[in-house]
Amino acid sequence: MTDSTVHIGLILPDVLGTYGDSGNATVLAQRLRWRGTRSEIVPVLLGEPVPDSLDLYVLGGGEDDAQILAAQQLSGQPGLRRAVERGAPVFGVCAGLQVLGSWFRTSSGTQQQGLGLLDASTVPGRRRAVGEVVVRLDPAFGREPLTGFENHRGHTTLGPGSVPLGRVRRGTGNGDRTEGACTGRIVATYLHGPVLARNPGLADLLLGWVFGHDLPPLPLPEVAALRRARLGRRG
Ligand SMILES: NC(=O)CC[C@H](N)C(=O)O
Repeated sequence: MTDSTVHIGLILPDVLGTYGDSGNATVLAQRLRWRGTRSEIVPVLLGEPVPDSLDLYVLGGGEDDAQILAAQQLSGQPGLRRAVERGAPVFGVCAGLQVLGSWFRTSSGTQQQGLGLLDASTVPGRRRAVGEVVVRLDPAFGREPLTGFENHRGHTTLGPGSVPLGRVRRGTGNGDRTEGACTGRIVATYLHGPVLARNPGLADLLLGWVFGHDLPPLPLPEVAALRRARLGRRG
C-alpha cells in the first residue's frame, strides 16, 4: 500500500460486467470499511491503461465477444503483469478466469490468447453449465465450502503451473470435477454471486495478502445465515 488507503482495481467493468461481479470489489471495500480501513475502487475502463500500482485487482465475467475484447485490451499493455510481478493479488471470475489463462476458444470457434498469468486453457463444453455450485476447497484456500452460481460454456484444463481451488461437489466448475485456478496470488473461479459476498473467507484471503497477514474474522450473523441457506443447512 502506498498510503493507508487500499486501492482496488476493477478491471474493465464496462466489458466484463454482465454477471454482477463488480460487486466483488464492493465486498472487498466494505470488509475493509468494517475493519476501519479506507479503500478506493479504481475502475479501469476500455481504452484506459491499467495502473500497475494498485493493491488488488478484480475481473468479472462476460460474453464470449466481450472477453475476446478484454483479452486483446489487457495483453497489449504491461500494467497487470507488472502488478503481478510486484505480488499484487488478482481475482478473476469466469470470463476473467479464461482471460487470465493461456488461451481460450469460444463457442463460435475463435481461439484467443489470454494473459498467461494462469496455466489454464479453455474450450467450449458440449452444453452450457448453469446453476448452483458447491466446492470443497483445498485447505490452502479456506475451510468452508465455496458456493456460487455458474453460467458458462467453457471447460478449463489446468497445466502444472496452476492448482485448482477445490473439487466440485455440485455443479460443473472447470468441467473435470475441479474448480477454479491459482498461481501465486492470482486466484480465479467460475462462480458468480458475487462470489466474495457469498464466501467472505475468500475475500479475506485476498485482503490478507494485501496486508501481509491474516485478518481477524468479522462476526456477521446475516452472512453466516445466508451461507447456511446456500449450503442447504438448517439452524
Ligand atoms: N459467465 C461467464 O463469464 C461466461 C464466460 C464464457 N463466455 C463462457 O461461456 O464460458
